Amino acid sequence: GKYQAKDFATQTTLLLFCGLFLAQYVLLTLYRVIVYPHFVSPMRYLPGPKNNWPLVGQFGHLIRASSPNELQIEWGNTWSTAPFVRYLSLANEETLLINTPEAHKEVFQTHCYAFQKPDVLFRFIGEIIGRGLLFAEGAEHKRQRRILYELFSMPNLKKLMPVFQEAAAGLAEFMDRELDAEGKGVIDVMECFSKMALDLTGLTVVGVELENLKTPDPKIDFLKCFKRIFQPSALSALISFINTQVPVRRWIPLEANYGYIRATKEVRRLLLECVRQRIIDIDRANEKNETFAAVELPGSGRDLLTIMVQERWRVNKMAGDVLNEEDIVNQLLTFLVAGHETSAGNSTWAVYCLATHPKIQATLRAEIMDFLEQTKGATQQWSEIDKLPYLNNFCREVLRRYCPSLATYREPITDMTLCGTFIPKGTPLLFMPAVANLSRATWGADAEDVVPERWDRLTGDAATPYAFETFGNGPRVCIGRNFAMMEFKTQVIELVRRFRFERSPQLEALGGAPPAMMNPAISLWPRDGMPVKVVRV
Ligand code: HEM
Repeated sequence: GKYQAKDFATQTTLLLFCGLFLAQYVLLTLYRVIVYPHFVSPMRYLPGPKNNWPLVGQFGHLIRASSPNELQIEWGNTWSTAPFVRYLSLANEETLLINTPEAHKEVFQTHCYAFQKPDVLFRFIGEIIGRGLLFAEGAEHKRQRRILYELFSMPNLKKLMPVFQEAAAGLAEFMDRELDAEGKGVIDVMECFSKMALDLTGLTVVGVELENLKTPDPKIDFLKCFKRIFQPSALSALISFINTQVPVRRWIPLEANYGYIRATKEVRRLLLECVRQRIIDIDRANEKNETFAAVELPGSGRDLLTIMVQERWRVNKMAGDVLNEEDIVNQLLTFLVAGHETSAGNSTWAVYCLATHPKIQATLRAEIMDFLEQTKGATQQWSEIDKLPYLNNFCREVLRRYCPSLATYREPITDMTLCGTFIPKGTPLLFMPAVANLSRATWGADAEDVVPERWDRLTGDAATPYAFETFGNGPRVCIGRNFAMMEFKTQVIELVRRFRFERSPQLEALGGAPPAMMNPAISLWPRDGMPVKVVRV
């Protein structure tokens, strides 16, 4: 009887404890989700949309919008003088949209290192690509940036020019094969460019065709694994999303999840093998003082990996700071991921702009044909291509109007006041390049039109670096921007030289309105592909 009474007391205490714990959790959650954002938060008076859904704020509107940045662009224009626009997200989390050029300057330039990327982002792709440049923070970021600065210098990038040109020719060839006997056809250029992008990026980043990165097991190859990760099944995508909110990846016993984990391991392992072999080859060449051609490097040594390993060797000899093999794999994965989606997006939107703006296409073709006539027989140098004024205007205008990268986040590591706005530590700040790029206050009433000539007469805010945010700004500005511009311009030259682009019946039916966009999405993609009429010239 004595023991029973004791048991009963223990059980009651336990139940009471659990009950109180639960009650406290519920109360705290209610406070955080309902009371704090509406009645307590110092940010509650900031301008922003108020038509919230219960508990999920703007989330419902955002995923039902016709494009993944439509509402944010609208908010930016509605509250055009507000440095930050406040909105409520899932669980009513207060989020600030970085809005004016001045706010972009404060966050990305002046106070760059007072911000970090939220864990949510890391759990989304950082788990796969590791803490390379994209996910390094603070002193580690400065260190990596210092080491990689040289890699993306103009002299190094110029070594890649022949590869960009071969890749652009390959792309045009691929498109050409889709045309009928008369050299015409309606082609989904989005599909065409997406198919090629990873292969082409692989050539410039690793120097090998990624489809050749295979294992002894014929079922496993790099491309299959990479696609499994970046073009996931619906279930796999759902798990990735849940994992950003609650880190459950390791605990989900589903094949979709195991397959994903296996694929990420394989991708890293194959790249690591590739890095080790390249180090052996280059060390051998360097010790014997041989050229790379003599040791037969894949891609004749014209790729970022070779340059990075060469740099590592050189720095190593000087007993300086070096990237180890694991670091190099992280960087390669970062470059592959950052490079291939954006690159396919760029050419898709460029062709769309050309097909829907015949005058722009004619002006651009005239400039390009004239240039090719002048340089006939010789290889075209980057220094000359980069000087073509209309090509430069056109490419920047496409990147402004249809910026392929959609969004990323920052969180302040301490409480701070920016542009007169108090921002508590840990508040998520949303960075959407399109909000700056398409701001009517900055670019004028025709901000959403494609007008390459506007780049010849920039005034006011449009003349500041913070008007064009496609590549970000400040110490974390895209390190691949010159690489991307080289690749983009080379592709535009090749495509315009070989084809004329016209509206397909599907584009005709839109009557000039931009196509519906994929939403939700990680990059800016048309929802129903991009069918364009292509004619060989
Ligand atoms: C048009 C194509 C591209 C666009 C629009 C683009 C856009 C961006 C943006 C907006 C950022 C800043 C992100 C932030 O501040 O959080 C960024 C960073 C970065 N990009 Fe790109 N990118 C492009 C191509 C590339 C390419 C081709 C590479 C590599 C070969 C690359 C590598 C990187 C890396 C490593 C970072 C991180 C830099 C850092 O945090 O220090 N990007 N990119």
